Amino acid sequence: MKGKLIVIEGVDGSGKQTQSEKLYRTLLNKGLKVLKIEFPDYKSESSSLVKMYLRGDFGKNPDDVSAYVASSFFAVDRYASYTTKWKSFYESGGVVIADRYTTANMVHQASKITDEKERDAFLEWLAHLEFEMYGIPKPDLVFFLDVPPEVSMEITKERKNKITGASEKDIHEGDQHHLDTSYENAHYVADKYGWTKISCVADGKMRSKEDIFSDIYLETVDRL
Ligand SMILES: Nc1ncnc2c1ncn2[C@@H]1O[C@H](COP(=O)(O)OP(=O)(O)O)[C@@H](O)[C@H]1O
Ligand SMILES: Cc1cn([C@H]2C[C@H](O)[C@@H](COP(=O)(O)OP(=O)(O)O)O2)c(=O)[nH]c1=O
Repeated sequence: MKGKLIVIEGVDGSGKQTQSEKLYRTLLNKGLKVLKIEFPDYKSESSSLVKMYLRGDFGKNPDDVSAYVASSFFAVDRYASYTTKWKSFYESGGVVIADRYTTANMVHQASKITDEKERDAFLEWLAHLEFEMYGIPKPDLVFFLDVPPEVSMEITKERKNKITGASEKDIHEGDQHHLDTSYENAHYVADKYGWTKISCVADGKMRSKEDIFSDIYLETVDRL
């Protein structure tokens, strides 16, 4: 019996970790068989190439590495996580909550491609790579946490680098052009693939964590 896969997606600092943890705790308290996963899987060796990419070993600008090449690093990391950590849980009917997924490649890598036809071709290639070739499951429900870059940047300003623990930013976070185009492209893919958009900002300010979560929870209950 196939399980359910719920993905929380959004640009850097949009509240994915906060909201995926809340959803996990709430469903656990309701007695559901639930597991939380996150990507990149920084604690696993499978994220080695992702770490090299994000710290700039292949080029200091996100555009130095093509959407195709960079996506393949993240896809391998997901394959390793799926196969070794949650395949059997999912296949026995569990509910899996993912903080980022293939959807992050759709947001952050597709944003490197400006021509719409070429971007669509990339998105098709990506779906084939991750869902067919690597055989990881397709999400049942994707939430896009809509936080414009000017607000998310305020949130991430003081944040430590997740890989090194130091204050330098990864090559995505440190690149204003990448942050802007990723946000714009996130709306494009969210509309194209029917993701559920959650407006996290009202009157220029973040809504409260609880307020945002109530939208996510209502939609989840409706769709589970
Ligand atoms: N609705 C909110 N209002 C204010 N601060 C928030 C909100 N949601 C998350 N945060 C804070 O913003 C920071 C980034 O949140 P996080 O959940 O780690 O985002 P992400 O996983 O998308 O990078 C954290 O310090 C978190 O506590
Ligand atoms: C999981 C994943 C992340 N990314 C990008 C998104 C982020 O800019 C960067 C690092 O991810 P992450 O550490 O989740 O960033 P944050 O916590 O700041 O939201 O990698 C991809 O391009 N593809 C992927 O499949």
